[in-house]
Amino acid sequence: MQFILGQRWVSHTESKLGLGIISEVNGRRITVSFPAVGEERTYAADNAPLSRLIYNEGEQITTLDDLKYHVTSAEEVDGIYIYHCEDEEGNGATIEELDLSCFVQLTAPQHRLFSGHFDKNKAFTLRIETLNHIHRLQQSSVKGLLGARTNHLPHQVYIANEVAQRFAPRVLLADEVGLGKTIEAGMILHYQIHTGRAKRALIVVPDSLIHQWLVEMLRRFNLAFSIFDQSRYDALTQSNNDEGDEFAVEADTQSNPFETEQLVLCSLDFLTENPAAKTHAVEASWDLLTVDEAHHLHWSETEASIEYQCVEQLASNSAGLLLLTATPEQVGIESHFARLRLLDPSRFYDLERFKQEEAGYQPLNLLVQQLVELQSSGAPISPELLKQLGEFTDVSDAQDIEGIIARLLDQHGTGRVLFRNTRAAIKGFPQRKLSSYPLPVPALYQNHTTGITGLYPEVITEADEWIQSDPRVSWLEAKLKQLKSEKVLVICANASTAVALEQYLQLRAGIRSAAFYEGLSIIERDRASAYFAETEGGAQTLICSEIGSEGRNFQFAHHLVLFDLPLNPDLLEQRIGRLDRIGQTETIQIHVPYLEATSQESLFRWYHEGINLFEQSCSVGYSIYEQFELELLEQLQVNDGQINALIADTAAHTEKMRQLLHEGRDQLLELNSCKLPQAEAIISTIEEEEDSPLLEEFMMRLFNQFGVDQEHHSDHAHVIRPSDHMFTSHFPGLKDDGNTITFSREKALSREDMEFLSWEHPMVVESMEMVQTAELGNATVATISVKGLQPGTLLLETYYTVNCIAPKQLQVDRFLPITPIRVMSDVNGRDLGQVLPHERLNGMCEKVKRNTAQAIVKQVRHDIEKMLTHATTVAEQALPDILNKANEKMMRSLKVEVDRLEALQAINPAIRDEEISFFKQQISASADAINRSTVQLQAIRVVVTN
Ligand SMILES: Nc1ncnc2c1ncn2[C@@H]1O[C@H](COP(=O)(O)OP(=O)(O)OP(=O)(O)O)[C@@H](O)[C@H]1O
Repeated sequence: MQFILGQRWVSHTESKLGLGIISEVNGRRITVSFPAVGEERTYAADNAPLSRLIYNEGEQITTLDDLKYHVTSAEEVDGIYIYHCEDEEGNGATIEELDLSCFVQLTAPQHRLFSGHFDKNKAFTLRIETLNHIHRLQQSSVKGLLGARTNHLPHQVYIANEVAQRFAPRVLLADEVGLGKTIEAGMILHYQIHTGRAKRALIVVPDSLIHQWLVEMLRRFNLAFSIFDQSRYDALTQSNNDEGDEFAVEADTQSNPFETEQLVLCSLDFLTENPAAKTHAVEASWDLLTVDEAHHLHWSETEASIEYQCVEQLASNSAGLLLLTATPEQVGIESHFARLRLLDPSRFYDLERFKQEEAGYQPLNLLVQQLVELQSSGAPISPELLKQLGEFTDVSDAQDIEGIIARLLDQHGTGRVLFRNTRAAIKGFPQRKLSSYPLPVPALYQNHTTGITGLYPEVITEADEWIQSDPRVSWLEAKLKQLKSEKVLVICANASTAVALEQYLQLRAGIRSAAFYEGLSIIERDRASAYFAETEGGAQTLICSEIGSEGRNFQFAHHLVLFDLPLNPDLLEQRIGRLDRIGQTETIQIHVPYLEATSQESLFRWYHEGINLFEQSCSVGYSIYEQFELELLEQLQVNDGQINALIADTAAHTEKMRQLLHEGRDQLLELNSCKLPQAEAIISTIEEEEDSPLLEEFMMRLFNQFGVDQEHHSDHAHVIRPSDHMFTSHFPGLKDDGNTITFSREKALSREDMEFLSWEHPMVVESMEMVQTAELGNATVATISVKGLQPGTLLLETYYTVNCIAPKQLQVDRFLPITPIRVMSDVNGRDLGQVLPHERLNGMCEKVKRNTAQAIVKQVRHDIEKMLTHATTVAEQALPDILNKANEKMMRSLKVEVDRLEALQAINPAIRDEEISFFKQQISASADAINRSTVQLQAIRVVVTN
């Protein structure tokens, strides 16, 4: 293929892009702009899924100004076509291909039919089957939720379904540690990208989690993110500079490395340490920004951390935002409020007001509970309750209890933006068992037994010395030897402690170990944790500094040693969460060695007896800590054994807080974070779709049709390979050396090497698009024998789809699916749709030799043209009804957003009018696009009786 600027090409894989223009040819890469949808694509020149659009004599073309002409002749000048044309009045015109409309009809079955390019009947039926599947899937209630290589867990599926359907969702995913926030974010990303709601996504995570995120997104959701780090950024900026020396400076400022990829993964440190990269990342603007471990974003009324400021800038230039943290209040209510403000500045605009609201959740919860009960009993709301509710929200429709609950949660709780599931609500998690080991203080530490120093005395001591005399070291060595066949995760607060410990265990005690700390590069850290994960010959223990306490998956281990304790309950929860997470199969053994009669013992007792934090997770650990911080620090400092009173106070306060939370905020959150019956209904629909044999059968037919070789592997699993009789040079996702695929999620969960093919796997999606967009099966001829019909009777079966070309961000297909319209008639325009349904006709059709078929078509061309005109009229008659329904659906969906913002604006003047008018514009732009839709002929089958 030779690409020249200004040529017009059509995408095989993305039919909705319209007619593209080659806008850049750069060595082995070409860029095509698609003005109809305002998008651009860059392809490798030798493998671009594109077809050149060239018109022949007699064909109709449409110009940019929507003028129509017939081509009288065409010539190619320097690789660009020039069409000599006439309009209906016979006026001549010369039109360059650059002036062609971007909204052209791209497939022309009738052209192929009349020029003798037929397909076999099988290809025709495959085409119709494909159209029907696309239509069915566009309307599926579980669209976007299929195809994740995960177990179906109700709390995750519920959140994904709830959040992903929103336009540009902005939420805080705050499930307790290890309940699968990464998976929830992946499900939301998959949904948004699959449905076209998002195209550009940026994920920002701590350095140590880059690899884990990369793997989870690819392995579970087929989302291939590109890692951006300093070296990649430098290479991209450098290559910009190298492109044409004289423009070097200009190129550097003009082209943005973050715009070279759609799905980008990078670390927060990389952005905060490199202002130029941060500016580029912000300017690149994203449809969906995801920030993991968002508790690092500190903010107070007087000071915002550099991390907060960075995410604030990114968030203000991103349509959607997912913030993830298991410990939303880790650094206090101010930061929690500030993160909510990032999500919805109009809803969270005043800290004081937010604090008051938090305090008032109890009465609100009582009201919501009453409504929930009424909802299940079916009883109406009493006038008295209605009056109370009226003080909180609009209750004009007292029948709509669900609507009232939703409004209460939206307008008064953090419900709409904050999702938090707890172990208590989910159940099925293993137990945590604590073992503590009081040890004598060595002489070396005699002067370091109190305060913070007493917690980490080794830090101020030479490694050689403390390793020798700290009894925790010999205890650890003995414990590891005792647990010889078990994996043991060890966490300590400081990197220097981790390094010294690991060296000792490895070199002196002969224990297979690895260290994981901030001084290692990302690759070294990944290598260390992979070594720990290996079942045979891997490390028995991984010694982590505090960075290992975040985000990582170590649930294959069942023993956790807390070599010291952090001075923050949320950090302690994070540490335990490495093992206490989905996938943990056994009771978690938590081992805590401490030095007797030192601040270590006091802190251990305070956590254990005051908050019971080792054996039970506690969502308000940090606020309890804040409450007792000064007293606790004092006790640690004096360390005179008088901590009992503080422990008793803490325990009483913890109990009260747990109770309050249970009655107030947590219940509201839980109510909002997982509605079990809905989640179960969604899961059962997903599983019905997965259990159906339709996909496997369909894909097998598709592989056959395209010449992809298949070999049975095992139940619902196959090996597919390119063959030397391939129908196209490019079959989506097919590797040169083949792929092992399975249609069973169960199998895919246990077999990493297999690709899990679902209706939403890129191979399936793109090959269906390829069928829809390309010509395959769009024209065929067949014969049938029907009693009562004269031999030689001509019948025509046509399929039309509704063609709506609109910018992708409007996502019009959620309201207006392609809607195949079948018209089956004879020469007299008699409707035979009922008498000869498609499936029945398929069974009756017999092959016709190509020569015979060409002769038939030539002979009856005039009749076919007449029948086609009639069929188009019939299809067009069906259109207004379809468009009306689409408009109604669109109005219903977008109007809810307008109403919600208007209701919020009534109590919150910070909501800007522009926010409301944004949705109003969406309504009018969508209506315009819907009303401009036309019917598009997709396939013709000429049938002759014999
Ligand atoms: N639905 C699922 N099916 C299979 N595995 C899952 C599922 N959900 C989560 N997991 C696994 O459970 C572990 C915890 O999930 P994830 O990392 O998403 O939790 P998290 O809430 O982000 O944790 P943290 O709070 O530590 O950041 C991971 O190993 C993940 O792969």
